[in-house]
Amino acid sequence: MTEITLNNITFGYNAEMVLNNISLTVKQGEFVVAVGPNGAGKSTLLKIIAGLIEPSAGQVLIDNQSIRTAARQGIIGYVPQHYAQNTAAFPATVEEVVALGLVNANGNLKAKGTKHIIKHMMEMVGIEKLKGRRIGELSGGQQQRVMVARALAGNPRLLLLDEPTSGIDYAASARIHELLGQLNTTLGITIIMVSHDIENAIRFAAKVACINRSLCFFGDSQEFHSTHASMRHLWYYSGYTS
Ligand SMILES: Nc1ncnc2c1ncn2[C@@H]1O[C@H](COP(=O)(O)OP(=O)(O)OP(=O)(O)O)[C@@H](O)[C@H]1O
Repeated sequence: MTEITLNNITFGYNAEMVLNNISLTVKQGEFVVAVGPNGAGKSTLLKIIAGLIEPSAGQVLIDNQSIRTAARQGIIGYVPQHYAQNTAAFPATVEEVVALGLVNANGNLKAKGTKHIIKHMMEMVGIEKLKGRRIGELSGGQQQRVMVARALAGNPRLLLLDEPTSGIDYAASARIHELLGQLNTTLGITIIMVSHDIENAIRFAAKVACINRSLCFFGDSQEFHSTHASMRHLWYYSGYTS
């Protein structure tokens, strides 16, 4: 069971207030997509859920435990924004990058049977044929699959992804979203993903958290799609922020 509760999360970088009093609960096995305009605070919120940033006020609870305890237990897999692109020049093979996901917070290998786990994760995301290739030689979509496999290798119960499809084409984005949908249903992993590709995301994510410094909407993705179309239109086609 992995339930994430945000209680009145507030945060600012120096004087700039970025997140204002955000409260929500993500239940075990839910797939939530966080949407909103540029600079709305989505990445910041994801970093707070991952335990990388301390909120100025409020708390994150994972299964009623503090985020620090959850992070120590290694139950969180986090794929940061632009991570694949940033590591592309790293002279490592796909297999080696996935293996990094088995290194725990203390810098030790997390589990026995590592070769088997790495193979299994590569198969799961469909990159086994690429295992000997340098990460920098792959397409953006292939690199993102490697990053998902790396996060999965740590056997997370909660997967956090920050724009995993940024910079890749619509068809590749659709395939990554589909993969995440499959992982969510087959493994029961709770997923929170920031995405600008709402159309693809809501095909697989049952819930939407719409953030614009505060929480504008949290609920069923189809409801968001039908009732908030005009709001989405404003954001994405005129650069509107409130
Ligand atoms: N490390 C930082 N130091 C200072 N300000 C920051 C930092 N990171 C982000 N910000 C600011 O906080 C605000 C929210 O940024 P954040 O990256 O969380 O938004 P976002 O919703 O993820 O945006 P995008 O969709 O463009 O990625 C922005 O105004 C940004 O400039």
